[in-house]
Amino acid sequence: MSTARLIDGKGFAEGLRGRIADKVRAFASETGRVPGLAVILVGDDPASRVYVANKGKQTVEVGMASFEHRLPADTAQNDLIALVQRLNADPAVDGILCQLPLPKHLDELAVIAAIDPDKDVDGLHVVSAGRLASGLPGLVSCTPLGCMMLIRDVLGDDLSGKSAVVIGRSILVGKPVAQLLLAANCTVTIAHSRTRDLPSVVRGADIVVAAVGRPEMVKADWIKPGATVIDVGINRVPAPEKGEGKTRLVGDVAFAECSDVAGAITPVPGGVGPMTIACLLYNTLIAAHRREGLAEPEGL
Ligand SMILES: Nc1nc(=O)c2c([nH]1)NC[C@@H]1CN(c3ccc(C(=O)N[C@@H](CCC(=O)O)C(=O)O)cc3)C=[N+]21
Repeated sequence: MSTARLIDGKGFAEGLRGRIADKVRAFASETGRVPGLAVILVGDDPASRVYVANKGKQTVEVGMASFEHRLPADTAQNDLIALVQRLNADPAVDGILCQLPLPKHLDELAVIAAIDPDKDVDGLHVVSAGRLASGLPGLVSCTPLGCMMLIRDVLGDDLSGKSAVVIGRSILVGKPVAQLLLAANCTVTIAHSRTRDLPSVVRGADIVVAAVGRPEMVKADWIKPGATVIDVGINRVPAPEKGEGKTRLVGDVAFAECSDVAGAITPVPGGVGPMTIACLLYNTLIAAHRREGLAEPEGL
């Protein structure tokens, strides 16, 4: 029987967007402008198109300005960098996001490196990573930020002394979420594909963050009873029970069985995913306040 609290990321993200909308109104009356988010999409991958359209819609819903730049799949590196530089210089733009992955002929690292770190709302620039590791104010990637908000919603603000295991060491999620847990005074273990006896490592954790991209890898007997389980994985797998050629989304955690052991757990979909876009808006709001020299909004 499922005993875990279901962590409603979708609902939390909706609430967060409502609070952001209030802060956007206050920002507008203070500065006479609204925060602006520029999103660059190169090529026409259908999944990326849907995702970028969704971001644009939510940006406008919270009262921010959305600037979408769609470039053809054969865009030259120079032209893409030139666009980033124009957005860096544009005073109406507080945040810049270049949708990844880029077409193969483009150099992702060079494009990210061209973004002004103070507008790096994806938190992917090496300066953003360095600021996070050094404990300096900066912008933190959206998915890790969303994970922390959900963890604090379950466990409260004081995570001091908790044991946290992060499975995965990517630049996008694993490393930054580990940094944030460390900054919150957790004892952090970063596990990965070479970790020996992963189940027993995970069994020690009060907080588990799974970000490996392997469908339903984390099993019930890995989970310490009562642990908080955050599933970052979004894996599309075949779902023959829904019909020929159909698919469904699953996380990196075997959700049904782990729900019998965990204290709280995020579903997929409806968990961390919706938090990612809400945190993109959160970062844009923060970046706008810093750029205007205003105190950062509190109570979000
Ligand atoms: N520069 C850049 N920054 C990103 O943050 C970035 C990116 N590129 N490229 C693609 C990935 C993917 N990503 C997702 C965000 C939200 C959901 C999300 O909201 N998912 C829903 C379900 C979506 C569905 O049903 O397909 C959920 O989990 O409930 C998914 C995926 C951000 N990404």
